[in-house]
Amino acid sequence: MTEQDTDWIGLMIGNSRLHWGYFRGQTLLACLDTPHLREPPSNEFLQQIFPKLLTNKCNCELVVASVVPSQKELWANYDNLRIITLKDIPLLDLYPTFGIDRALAVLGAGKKYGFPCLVIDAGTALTFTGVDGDKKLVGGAILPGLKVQLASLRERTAALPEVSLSERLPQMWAKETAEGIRSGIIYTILAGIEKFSREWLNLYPESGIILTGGDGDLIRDYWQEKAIKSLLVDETIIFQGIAAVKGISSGLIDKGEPI
Ligand SMILES: Nc1ncnc2c1ncn2[C@@H]1O[C@H](COP(=O)(O)OP(=O)(O)O)[C@@H](O)[C@H]1O
Ligand SMILES: CC(C)(COP(=O)(O)O)[C@@H](O)C(=O)NCCC(=O)O
Ligand SMILES: [K+]
Repeated sequence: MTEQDTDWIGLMIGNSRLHWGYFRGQTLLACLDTPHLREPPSNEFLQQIFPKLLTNKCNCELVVASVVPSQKELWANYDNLRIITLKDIPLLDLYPTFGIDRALAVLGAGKKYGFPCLVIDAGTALTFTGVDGDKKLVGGAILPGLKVQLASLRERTAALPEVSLSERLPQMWAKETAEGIRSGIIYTILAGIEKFSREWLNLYPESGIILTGGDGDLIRDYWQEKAIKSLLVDETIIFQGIAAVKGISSGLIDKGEPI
């Protein structure tokens, strides 16, 4: 069996969830999200994640990237493990504490849509990550994600309740507490996305802007309701990034070659 048709699993450990991708060679066959683990996984665990694809008990390679050290450590005894670190990422000017999820997402987005590239990841945190046409990190920004913003108001105030988000845009000028919270959080996030996108396009007019992360679809729907130019949502860019790193290490992709 060649590298091109070997099955393997990519795992991105985020702060809220585990993001799984099942690959054959460089092709992503399936992806899904699960909660964090509470204990080290059993031998059958991976089969339970991909029961249709992983039919026999095989120790297929697990390629892991993580921004949560305690969750990564639970995999220490898996015998066919590869950990991706910033050293594996073929992008320039990364700083030492840069999040590996941001690096992989922008690598994957650039591989799929071209560089320069701006990624907006609406996950636990909401991040902006921009890379130029020479694959140099231009920089980015980090703010609390939708759920974290909602939770922090409830946790740090006496009177504000737990609020869930509706599928439709809230009233901007709310006359009710829950709607006021929804309005404040959603409209400032949309304004932030608009501002960062505009600034980015001033620098790189031809760049793609890719939205990803657990709240990506929701934000795209709000965005469309405001009738602003469409935002491209892609939940698979993180896996395109993992596949690029794996392809380089197995010689399928040359590190100097355009990815
Ligand atoms: N089933 C779910 N479980 C947890 N979060 C979810 C779920 N579906 C959507 N979300 C949203 O996803 C966001 C987290 O995004 P995600 O990309 O999973 O985070 P991370 O990559 O940081 O683990 C939360 O703000 C939450 O609103
Ligand atoms: C910013 C993040 C917390 C985002 O994590 P996520 O919301 O995707 O779970 C993560 O990328 C991280 O820990 N970054 C390190 C700091 C940095 O990127 O500058
Ligand atoms: K993420």
